[in-house]
Amino acid sequence: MSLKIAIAGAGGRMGRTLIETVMQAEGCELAAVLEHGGSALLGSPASLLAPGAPDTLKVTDQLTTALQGVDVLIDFTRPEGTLHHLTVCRELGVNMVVGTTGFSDEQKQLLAEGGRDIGIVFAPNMSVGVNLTLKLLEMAAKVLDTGYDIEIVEMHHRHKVDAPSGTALRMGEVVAKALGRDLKDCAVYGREGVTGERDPSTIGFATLRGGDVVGDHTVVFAAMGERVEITHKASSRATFAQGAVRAARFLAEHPAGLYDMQDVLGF
Ligand SMILES: NC(=O)C1=CN([C@@H]2O[C@H](COP(=O)(O)OP(=O)(O)OC[C@H]3O[C@@H](n4cnc5c(N)ncnc54)[C@H](OP(=O)(O)O)[C@@H]3O)[C@@H](O)[C@H]2O)C=CC1
Ligand SMILES: O=C(O)C1=N[C@H](C(=O)O)C[C@H](O)C1
Repeated sequence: MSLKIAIAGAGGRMGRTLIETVMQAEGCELAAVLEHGGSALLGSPASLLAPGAPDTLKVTDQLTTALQGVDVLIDFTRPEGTLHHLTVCRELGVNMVVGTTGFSDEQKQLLAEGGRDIGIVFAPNMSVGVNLTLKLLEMAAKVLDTGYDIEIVEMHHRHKVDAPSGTALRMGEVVAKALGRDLKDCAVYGREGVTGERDPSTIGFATLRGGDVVGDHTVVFAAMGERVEITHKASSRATFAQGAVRAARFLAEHPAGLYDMQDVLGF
């Protein structure tokens, strides 16, 4: 039996890439393509969003109808959209893969509660490379624990609406935890004016936006006399979409709960 997958935010950059990826994925079936109620794409055929997708499948905002019989909803939208989808998925018992970023702590708590009823994979970055990088960062932070200033630099395309990226924040959380710190207490988001000398206990973030950059992240560990830089560069959104489909397959074999990509990849 094929895994029936619905895509939310189907007309977006990730939505279109996900449609292509699901169409090519063995044992997967594109079951629904969703957009919000104000979208100009409502009623359009899926083939308009990605070559090879069926003409018969139309973009819809009718969640309850479209999600009947669906196994998993893959959601790369906006926090408010994801939380609306979560409510319906909990009612219908449809699992979710959530790649959306920019959630507040309260919104993240709602996702965690959703894991009581359905399986949810929630990760700010679904590429294998970034998830490996998170492991490398944990190791680096434990070794470079004294005398190294930590700065996180990320660059994304001009259309990105949240900053710093969800991935940069997760990198900061991983490094802070490895050092026995809480990111909430030590993060510095940008600097301007007479800032004074750098506080060694801080983790700094710098955000660049421009052009069509898919997603670049560098964590710098800078000491007197040397500097270690750990970088990941995504050059195609397919890497995120393939991770999302892997997460969808994972959920089909696991009970309800909140998972992340580290669980999916077995790290
Ligand atoms: N976890 C990961 O691996 C990755 C995560 N992301 C994250 O995924 C999200 C989407 O990125 P991207 O595809 O580039 O963004 P886009 O803006 O291209 O796509 C978002 C889609 O969601 C739709 N949308 C907007 N608001 C709502 C809503 N309230 N309800 C339902 N749908 C809505 C948009 O419609 P409209 O255009 O009409 O507003 C659009 O079709 C971002 O948060 C991004 O950071 C991105 C890449 C990888
Ligand atoms: O908006 C994007 O494009 C991306 N967002 C994610 C993030 O905020 O970390 C992941 C990826 O870097 C692309």
